[in-house]
Amino acid sequence: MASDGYLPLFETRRVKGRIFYRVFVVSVFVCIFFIWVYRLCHIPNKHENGKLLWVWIGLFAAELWLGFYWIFTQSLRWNRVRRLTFRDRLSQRYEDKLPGVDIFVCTADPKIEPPMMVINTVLSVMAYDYPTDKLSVYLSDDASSDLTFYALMEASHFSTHWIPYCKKFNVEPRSPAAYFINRLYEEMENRIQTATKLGRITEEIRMKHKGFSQWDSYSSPLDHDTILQILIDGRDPNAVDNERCALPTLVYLAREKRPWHFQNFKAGAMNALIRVSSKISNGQVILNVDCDMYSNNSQVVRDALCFFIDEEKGHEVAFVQFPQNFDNVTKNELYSNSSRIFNEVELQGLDGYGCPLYTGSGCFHRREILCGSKYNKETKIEWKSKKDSKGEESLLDLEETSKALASCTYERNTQWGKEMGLKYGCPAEDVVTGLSIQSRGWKSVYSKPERDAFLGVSPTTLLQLLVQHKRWSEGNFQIFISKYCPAWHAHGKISLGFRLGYCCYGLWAPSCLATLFYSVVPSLYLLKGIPLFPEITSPWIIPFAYVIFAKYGGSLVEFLWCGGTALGWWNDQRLWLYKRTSSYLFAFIDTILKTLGFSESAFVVTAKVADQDVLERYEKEIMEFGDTSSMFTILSTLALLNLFCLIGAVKRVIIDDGFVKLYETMILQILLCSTLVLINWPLYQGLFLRKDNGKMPSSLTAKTLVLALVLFGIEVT
Ligand SMILES: O=c1ccn([C@@H]2O[C@H](COP(=O)(O)OP(=O)(O)O[C@H]3O[C@H](CO)[C@@H](O)[C@H](O)[C@H]3O)[C@@H](O)[C@H]2O)c(=O)[nH]1
Ligand SMILES: [Mn+2]
Repeated sequence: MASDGYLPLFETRRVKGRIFYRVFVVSVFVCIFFIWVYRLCHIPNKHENGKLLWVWIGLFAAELWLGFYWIFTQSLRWNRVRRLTFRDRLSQRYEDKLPGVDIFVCTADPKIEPPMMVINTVLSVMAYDYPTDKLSVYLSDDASSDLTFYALMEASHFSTHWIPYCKKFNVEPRSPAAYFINRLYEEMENRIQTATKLGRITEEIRMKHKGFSQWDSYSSPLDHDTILQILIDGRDPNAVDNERCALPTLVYLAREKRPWHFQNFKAGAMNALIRVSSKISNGQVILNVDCDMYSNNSQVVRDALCFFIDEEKGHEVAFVQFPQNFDNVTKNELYSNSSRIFNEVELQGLDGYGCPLYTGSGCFHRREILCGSKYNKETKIEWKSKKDSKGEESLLDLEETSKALASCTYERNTQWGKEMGLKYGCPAEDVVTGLSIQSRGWKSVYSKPERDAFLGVSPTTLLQLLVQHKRWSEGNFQIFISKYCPAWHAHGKISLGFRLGYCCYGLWAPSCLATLFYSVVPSLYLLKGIPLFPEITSPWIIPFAYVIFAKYGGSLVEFLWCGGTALGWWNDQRLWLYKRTSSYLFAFIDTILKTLGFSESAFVVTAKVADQDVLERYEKEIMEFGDTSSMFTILSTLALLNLFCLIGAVKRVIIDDGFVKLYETMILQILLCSTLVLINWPLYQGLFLRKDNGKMPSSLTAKTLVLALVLFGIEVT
């Protein structure tokens, strides 16, 4: 409580156990330092073995890199905080002055983002516990699909039953599919599914809504006029639910698309939404959710407002990010796809510096700031509970004037995509936009309520996950080498801890090099019988042993602490390796090509549906391959190379050296190589042992066998 008796709307608490943790960190760092010293003190003689000298230099570089990386990861843990909100105080003081909130839902492809899923998300946010006359929901459809439009039209009718029902019985979650299935819902689902299966809208449905006529002049998803339809007009006194309460405004938007116009993916869609909504409802607060991320907690809008409206600190908060949770993660997180550590630890660490990242879905923004305003201590925010009613236009006029705001040419010679709205040109449009807001002096907040705020669909195949991480690591590396990188940008405005912490994400892509080196070279030298690490009797083994033990022990404890399973942790380690040796490698190469002007980065939308047999394997936690992607070629070749090295080493033990000698001189290489083989077990199964459709295609197996044998042959001879 502040001294003048003022009760804040939120509170910030430090996470406990920091002293113990900091001592631990320092002890590990001392040992990392000794590892570097070991490398420098044992440089091999150039004249005896020139190649070994290069290997030594490579190892030193990799260990320097990994050591620094470790420091970056720790700065994300150094200063963690938790936030607590007081919604009751918010209602007591501000219930009749609450600002308008505009919610943007984005979709891009009705095949991999089915209309049924999209409208469940829409319905869940329409039913937030918030005055409905201040709530407006916008669906941006980058596929401009009349099927999605039809589903939204059905949803607008269904909402007249659903919203009062939710409020009366205090339903949670408010996605009808996730909550329960009732007759009305089933009927609506049947109608939508029938249309979706048919793949087009029948004449009978077409007659039901004039909005469909906008598809008359339509030629393809990439070439059409703006399609905009206000399905529920919040200003209309007749727009009420079946209990005669006002309904939230509901708008469908497919921005104009032309083959000659680059559409800027989700950032482009968001900016069109910002403009269109400013005309229609102009809520001071904007929430964006992806079409799969339904609201799982109806109080979240109020939580976010506690941060924005707080009289003491609210004026500096630009955005409030909620965690992205998923309702399709299996018990042991086969693809490490729950973002557990990011949500439970790292974002809290960033929050400690006042700078959690903007990570897209589940983030509330103040409109003004998203549109480019600079921070100024003096300015007080004026929260407006009503839109300034500048002359009430008729619905038709309003639709027409709003349409113009979503045209391709609107942004020409403007600051949109640069100083205004979401930034263009980066596959991580969210992160770069957030960083630029922070560099203008604003703060952000990470809010993680007890009950998960949003639940979405995370990738259900290995390839999808690797492609998603390629996009993220590429985006973050582009940011790292741009002027938005916090490591060198905005001096004086952001803290050192955040600068270091951000490097963790910014340097994902180039960290492929150190990992590749470490997962190949020591194994090959094991095969050759040349030690690269201290012997077991040497005191230099101690720092290595301590770092390995502390790093992996520490991360296991952290993972279990955050509610994961031991097997989940093991899977997480595997994915750590796979991402670094495939996604990050490709992201690294593509970023360099892009910088040199050879390629453009794209946005590959993650599929939210999968075939039945793929899903069955996913639920049984069997890894899905079934594709000839070059990402898999690299992973398999690395796995086979390590297997050959281990077999070679075993042969050497049996035929000549004997176990004791090898064990004494090369314990760490044995450990590293056998761990790599162990962790790659699902790959060997996929390559040689499995028969189902999810195994590696035989052509890929053959190709990687040849590749691995050639590489192996070159080294042996
Ligand atoms: O041209 C496009 C491409 C995508 N999207 C939408 O963008 C959202 C995110 O796409 P998805 O394939 O689900 O990507 P994810 O990797 O799951 O998304 C994370 O990462 C993105 C940035 O890489 C952020 O934009 C997201 O908010 C964040 O949840 C989805 O709703 C899409 O419909 C569009 O609207 N237009
Ligand atoms: Mn997604």
